[in-house]
Amino acid sequence: MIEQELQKLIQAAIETRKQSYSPYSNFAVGAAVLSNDGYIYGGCNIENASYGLTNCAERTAIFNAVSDGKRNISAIAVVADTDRPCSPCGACRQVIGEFKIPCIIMANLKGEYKTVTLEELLPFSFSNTDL
Ligand SMILES: O=c1ccn([C@H]2C[C@H](O)[C@@H](CO)O2)c(=O)[nH]1
Ligand SMILES: [Zn+2]
Repeated sequence: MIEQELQKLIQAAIETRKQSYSPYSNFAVGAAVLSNDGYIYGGCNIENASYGLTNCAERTAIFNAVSDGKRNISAIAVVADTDRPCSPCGACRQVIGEFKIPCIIMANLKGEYKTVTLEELLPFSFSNTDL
């Protein structure tokens, strides 16, 4: 992925982070996915008084893309105000795996980022090919 494209995706995640609904944790997260035909879909974390119903930013972004008919996703970026680049939780990793998103960009507001492959993010994954 070229640097310019990667920075654009991180910027989209930073923008969508502003929509975060996180009154319980006060931890705002933004994500953005790039579809193979060049569209960007954002997502933020959306919390609930029943804490377990919270939807992470990564899953919101992926579900936004899939709801618009875009299942073929080339990359996902996730951003939070963290010391090290923000890393997707286990539930989100499984959803990232479902759609075989090959490139995962973890970033923070300091401008630091780290890119990993799906294989690095979710080794020994449970896959629908095992069903
Ligand atoms: O990668 C992450 C990690 C956490 N969260 C959300 C879930 C919850 O709303 C808050 C604190 O865990 O951050 C995300 O959206 N993505
Ligand atoms: Zn998550």
